[in-house]
Amino acid sequence: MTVRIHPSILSADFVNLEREVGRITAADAVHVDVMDNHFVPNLTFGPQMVERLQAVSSIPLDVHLMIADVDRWAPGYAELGAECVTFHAEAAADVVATARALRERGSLAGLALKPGTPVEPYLELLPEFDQVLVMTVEPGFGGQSFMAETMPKLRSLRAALRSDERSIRLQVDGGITVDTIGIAAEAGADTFVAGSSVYGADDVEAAIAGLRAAAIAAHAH
Ligand SMILES: O=C(CO)[C@H](O)[C@H](O)COP(=O)(O)O
Ligand SMILES: [Fe+2]
Repeated sequence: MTVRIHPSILSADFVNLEREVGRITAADAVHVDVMDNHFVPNLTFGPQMVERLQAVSSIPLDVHLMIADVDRWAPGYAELGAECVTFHAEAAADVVATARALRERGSLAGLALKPGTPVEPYLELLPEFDQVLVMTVEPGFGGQSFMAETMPKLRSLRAALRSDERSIRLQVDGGITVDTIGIAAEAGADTFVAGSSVYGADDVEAAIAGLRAAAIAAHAH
């Protein structure tokens, strides 16, 4: 299983985002948290910022939409050139139609689940998605503690993937550190978002390397 590390710029310096994205060249993608102060009680930025990040980033964009009425707004983020656009099941009226709209516009389609949202209704829809994001904190803020009680959802997802679906990324987001990443990796995650544990480190590239090594060790276990 290939390990992917996606640092979250939610924990970066918001007035120097071009420079901050340039610091994570060892990462596989940059995780971009879009919040609307409605679906979550916090506000970040919208499509204009994502368009500029796409223009200045040398690594792909992994956009995490924490916004309401996402059926309407998600396709526009795919048109900006993001590699993957992930939207919340709780915010979507029709998850399949929205996933198809993303793929039609050339991006990967991701489905996110809050900690309290069960995975079972979505297991039969996996072929519609390229990534499933199991939130390991309540969405809205960086720097929260990892919720290990979400791990059974990862195990269910990993067990449900058929051989032709193994390329679907199983992503975790929230509280990922060198101490918790192995728990998520052992449960089946292969794509790891890390905000404060990367941007809070003195040596950002060393933090990415440390996370990657810990996840690879857990997969080998
Ligand atoms: O989606 C998010 C919050 O809703 C962020 O991606 C996540 O919280 C990253 O921050 P940290 O690694 O510090 O928990
Ligand atoms: Fe996120």
